[in-house]
Formats: sequence, C-alpha cells, structure tokens
Amino acid sequence: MRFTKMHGLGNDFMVVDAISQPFRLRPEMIRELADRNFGIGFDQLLVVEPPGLPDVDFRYRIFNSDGSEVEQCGNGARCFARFVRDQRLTNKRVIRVQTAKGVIELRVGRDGLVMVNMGVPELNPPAIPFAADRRKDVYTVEVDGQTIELSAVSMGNPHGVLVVDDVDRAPVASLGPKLENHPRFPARANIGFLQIIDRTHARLRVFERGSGETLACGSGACAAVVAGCLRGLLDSRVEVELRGGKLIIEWQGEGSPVMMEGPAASVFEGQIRLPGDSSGRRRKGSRPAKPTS
Ligand SMILES: N[C@@H](CCC[C@H](N)C(=O)O)C(=O)O
Repeated sequence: MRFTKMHGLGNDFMVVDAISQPFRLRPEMIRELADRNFGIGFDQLLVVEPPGLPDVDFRYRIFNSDGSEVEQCGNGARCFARFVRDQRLTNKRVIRVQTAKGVIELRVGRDGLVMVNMGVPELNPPAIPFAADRRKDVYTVEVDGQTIELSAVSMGNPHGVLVVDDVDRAPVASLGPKLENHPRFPARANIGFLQIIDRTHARLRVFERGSGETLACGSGACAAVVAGCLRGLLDSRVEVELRGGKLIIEWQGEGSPVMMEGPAASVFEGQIRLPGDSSGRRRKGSRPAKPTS
C-alpha cells in the first residue's frame, strides 16, 4: 500500500489513496501503523475515496491513532486538499469533499495555503453530544471534586474549550484525558485550553480525542474561536497560535460557518506491505505493517 506522510502545523497524518488501490484496515492495524516506535507514526490516518454523493469531488475518512473513526479534522482537510492535487486526482482549486458529518468546501490558494469552510458550529447540547438540560455558553463540569468551566461546541466533532491564563502551565496532560472521557461527553471529546492574548490573538493547546495532545488541532482552533466569541472575549477574525504554528480563524457569529486558513505539507512518500498482501514476504508471526521505503 502506497501512502504519503503529511502534516498541518505538526499535526501529522498518513494519507492513503483508496481510489487507485484497495484499502481495508482493522482498528488494531491502524494502532500499529500509528505507533511512533514500531510503525509509521501519526496522529490521524486519512483515507481518500470516490464520492458517494452528486456534486462532490471526493469522500475522505478520518481515523484517530487509537483506531476510532471520526467525523471531522481541520488540519487533515487542508492536507487532503494538497494530497489530491499533488497526486493528480484533481486539478481543481475549489474542492468539495464528503466527510462522515457532511460536505465541506476547500479552496487551495496560489500561495499554497488552504482555506476550509468548516461549516456552522453546533451548539445544541444533544447534537454535540454534551449532557446538559439547556444550552449555555459556559457549563460547569465536576472532575475529581473540582468544578471546571467549559464551553461545548461541535465542529462536526465534539469539543470542550476551557479558558486558561497561560497555556504553557495548563494541566493539559492531567485534565485532558479526564475531560475527553467525561460522562457529560458521551462520544468523548477533544479538549482545548485557550489563552486569550487580545481580541484578535489567542494561544491554544488541544488534548485530542483518540490521539492525545497534538501540536495543532484545526477543528479545535475553530471551536476555541467560537467559544471565545460566545464568551465575548474574541473578535470575528483571530490568529490562533498552536504549538506547531498559526491558523487564521473567522466566524461571523451564530448561523455562520467557521472559516479556517493555514498550511499543509508533504513530508515523504512510502510503501508498506500489509498482512495478507500477496506480494508480501513476511514470516508468519512477525510484526506486520513495517514501512518498506
Ligand atoms: N487533528 C484534527 C482533529 C482529529 C479528530 C479528533 N481527534 C476527534 O476525535 O474528533 C483537527 O485538526 O481538527
């Protein structure tokens, strides 16, 4: 199986063209491939498929490094756009792609930056999903006897956003997994720690559902700007600084889509032999899915 290793601000991906080659991976295989010591290593696997709807160019599927399939990935969307053009699967600059949550539109600029229309954020608790009796801009959640304030937003995928004084000192590693798996988020959630610098600048770290802390999370940056706007802390256009670099996020308010602009990079191309691959020379019982180039 041929693949491309890509990243969007250090949030890294294995990207597979499943249009010109067969693709079938079980969750345990994805976990092995995602392993940074024994596999290729990535935060998410992106699989490019033919579209299943009219007026759409492609379908793409997203899998976290724990093997779970998810609905949305902002950095992945930008890498997907670059991938389909680099692989000559399309020469369009405006690409419509179907994800597990709906259709999104991407625009590849001449400067190489990709602008993604990430859709209208969902704030209705059951649709996020988040357990609450009514919609609020800030909820309180109990964790180990501590009361945490957070906003809950779906960008197609669920996010909890906490406002902190300093992202460098935020309890991302300790609180992140507890909130990711909190019973109020029945489908788990990505947890963002947002520091407001001023009304147009913010810093963000995200503990991602199914992948742990990543260097950047595009949908997390969108959710954080939505949360910051709803709380009256941010303007409609914000530069969000993540550990891996910066994104520009724009949101004109309720009912409008969130626009995200940022880079996408290819790192290398490779090929792996999978178990059951007839060209494989793997010994029975040896570890599967090793890179061959
Ligand atoms: N890194 C992504 C988000 C990937 C999916 C996420 N971990 C989830 O489970 O929803 C991004 O850039 O948005």
